[in-house]
Amino acid sequence: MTDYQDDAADKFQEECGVFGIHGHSDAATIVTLGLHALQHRGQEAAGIVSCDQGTFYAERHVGLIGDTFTKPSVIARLPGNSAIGHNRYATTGDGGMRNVQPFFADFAGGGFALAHNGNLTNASSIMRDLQRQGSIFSSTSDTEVILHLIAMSQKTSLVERLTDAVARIEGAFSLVAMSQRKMIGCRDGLGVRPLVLGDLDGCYVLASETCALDIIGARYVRDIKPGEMVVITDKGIESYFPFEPAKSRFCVFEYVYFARPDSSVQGESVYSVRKKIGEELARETHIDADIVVPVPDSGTPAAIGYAQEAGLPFELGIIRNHYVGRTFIAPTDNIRHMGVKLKHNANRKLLEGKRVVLVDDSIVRGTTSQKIVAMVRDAGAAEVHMRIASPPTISGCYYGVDTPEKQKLLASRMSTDEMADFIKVDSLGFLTIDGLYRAVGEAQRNGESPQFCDACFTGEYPTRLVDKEGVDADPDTKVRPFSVLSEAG
Ligand SMILES: O=P(O)(O)OC[C@H]1O[C@H](OP(=O)(O)OP(=O)(O)O)[C@H](O)[C@@H]1O
Ligand SMILES: NC(=O)CC[C@H](N)C(=O)O
Ligand code: SF4
Ligand SMILES: [Mg+2]
Repeated sequence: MTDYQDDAADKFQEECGVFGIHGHSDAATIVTLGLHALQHRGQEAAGIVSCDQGTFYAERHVGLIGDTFTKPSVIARLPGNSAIGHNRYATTGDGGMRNVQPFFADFAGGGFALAHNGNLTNASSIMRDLQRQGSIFSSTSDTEVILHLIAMSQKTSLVERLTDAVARIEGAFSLVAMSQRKMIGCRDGLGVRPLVLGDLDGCYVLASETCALDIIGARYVRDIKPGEMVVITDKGIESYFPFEPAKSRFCVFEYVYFARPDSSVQGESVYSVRKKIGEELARETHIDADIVVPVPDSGTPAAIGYAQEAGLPFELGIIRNHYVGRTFIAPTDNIRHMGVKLKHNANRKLLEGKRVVLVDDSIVRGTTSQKIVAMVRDAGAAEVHMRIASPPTISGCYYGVDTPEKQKLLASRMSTDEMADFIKVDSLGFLTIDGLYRAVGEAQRNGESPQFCDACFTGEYPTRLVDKEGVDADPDTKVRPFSVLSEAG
């Protein structure tokens, strides 16, 4: 891990993106484009598996999709009319090559490729059980347990075997899978992670977000429903519901931060939800000020909503350098300690003498806010008021988002006033949980049966956390899957 990544590892990191197309002559190229549109969901590694007349071809590489898959020679090694792909941000297992997806297995009934967005909460427990029965795992990823469970199923058809497998796993999973003749999409019963169905020239497409349909000009058909499995063949699409009916608990943080603003989730434009979040925030945390300034890019839509509701000018008081990626390697310690200045810079002339409302989507460790506030003050702002477009983040995520340990979350160990002192602002305000629910179209949070997963704000997890708690498992399973083999990234 580089120094810069070390710094980034303390934040909420993206998750993963999945994409697939069935029956198109340019399948691998289309998957490359889809994964490019989903690059914000994972930058550690990318992979594509294609299928050509029963033979599978795989390319998996560490890095961005554009680092490898834009080369014609790579696409030429991925022939066939169907292909699936994955952008990874690891949440279980290390970042080494053995964990890069899609995974592939040769079952008795034929080849099978699998791409997973989400994180299983009982994978270590299942892995340990299977190892005791003789299974040999070739990765440390939670996703691999799904392949073993399919292999061990006593059922005959692939769909039934996959149904057996997903019945055993808990947590969050949006899956895109492919066999010789089928492409399969499946969401966990709570629908924690997104998955949408599209159509390109009569070919079905599965993707994490609608922005990946837009890039190839595909038509949005619908969201895959929580607990739904769709099976796509040359004959069309069939839908199954293999789980017990459960109420949807979609990740509310997808609206706050993860999803791209030009995507729609469950029919709602992410951009318009973020603007509504900003409007709620302005109503809940009003302060007299001269300008509203977003912390780009993630704070921008909420800042627009805030400014419009507050009747204040929206100004770009902080400029972002788009060429600083997560793989930026700071050459010396001195440079590294400049931290966020690599990415953001104050627009001095604009900020001088102004009472500034800064809007960001979240505070995780508080390092970004500390540095941004110091920068804005240094540029001559008269007052700095920080407004956060989500409630305080108090708990970690076990559903596919890499979060720092609870003790490192600023809001889990400080009150709002203490946090204001820590980041050195004149005032600090967070959106309330009900304000967030109003922005996503609900009257308020239903405390008995919450409409979304909001565990990072409330600590109320919608599933058991078997691996974490060691529930009905031995103490060994409390730890993440590990290996005695240390593998470089
Ligand atoms: O409190 P902290 O630990 O500093 O983390 C919070 C910040 O991290 C994220 O931004 P990030 O810079 O990671 O990425 P972005 O460019 O997608 O907003 C988030 O949008 C906040 O701005
Ligand atoms: N963030 C994700 O969705 C990651 C998928 C899977 N759990 C992995 O670690 O590779
Ligand atoms: S814990 Fe937070 S980030 Fe994780 S799925 Fe729930 S709402 Fe989303
Ligand atoms: Mg940010």
